[in-house]
Amino acid sequence: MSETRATPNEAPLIRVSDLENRFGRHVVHQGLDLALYPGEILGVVGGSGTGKSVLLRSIVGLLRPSAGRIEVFGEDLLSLEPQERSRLEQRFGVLFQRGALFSSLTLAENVALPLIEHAGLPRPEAESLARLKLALAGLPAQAAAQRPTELSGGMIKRAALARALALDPEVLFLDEPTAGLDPIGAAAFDRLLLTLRDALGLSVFLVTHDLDTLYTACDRVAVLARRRVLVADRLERVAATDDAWIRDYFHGPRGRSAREAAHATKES
Ligand SMILES: Nc1ncnc2c1ncn2[C@@H]1O[C@H](COP(=O)(O)OP(=O)(O)OP(=O)(O)O)[C@@H](O)[C@H]1O
Repeated sequence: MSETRATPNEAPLIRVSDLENRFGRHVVHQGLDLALYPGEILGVVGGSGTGKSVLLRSIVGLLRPSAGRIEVFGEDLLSLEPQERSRLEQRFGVLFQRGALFSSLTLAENVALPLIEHAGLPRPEAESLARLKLALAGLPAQAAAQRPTELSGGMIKRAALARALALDPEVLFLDEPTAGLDPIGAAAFDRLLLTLRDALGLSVFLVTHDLDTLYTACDRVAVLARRRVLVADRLERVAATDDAWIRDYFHGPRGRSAREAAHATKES
């Protein structure tokens, strides 16, 4: 296994071992190992179709892997009864690629839904808690009464994040959260993630193509290639790995400019 632990004294919150995912004859993952440690933001990158979303869906329980083991908070996820699984899965917050808010509901109603359905809160309490979550995600108070169609892409992402945070998750899963945002909106979202990690002690599993996000927000980066995690480590070590995809990705023009921008921000 090429994965290297960045925080060697802590037990991982999630450990994926020898994972296999196949669709018919198409093998997406084979012998895949990966861990997520408490309080870290782990960026998951890889070429298109390498199975980043499939990996996320396997961990959050939306897809049953063909083989392997997924330990979550010390429990073997795949051998649990459905009720036990759902108890564990409620400790996750998930933000999918396309946001998935209900367009007929206001933002407060959207965020209140999981609080009513899963936590059993009465509607008024759920909606006032939802307003707090929307504020936590950086939205102004008036956004609570608006519907998704009235909002910019950046505000919708924040609302979807607020919904993912509704049940006070310990681990947040984000599938390309900055896709479709302009660079300023994307940078603001990255800063928000860092704030949430620090303020709430969240651990974050973040699928991304965004090099700026890797440089500014991620504590470690995992690269998916050839059906497994090729390397998972601090960014500078990952970028130094001798592999053609990694070289092209991190040392091409976009990789260079992301690195320079991150250094300039740190120095200013
Ligand atoms: N339900 C499914 N049935 C069949 N094939 C699937 C299914 N879900 C995913 N796949 C296949 O698994 C492979 C990995 O898909 P996945 O969406 O995880 O890739 P990805 O790395 O997230 O890609 P991208 O960066 O383009 O979003 C793809 O070839 C995809 O077609």
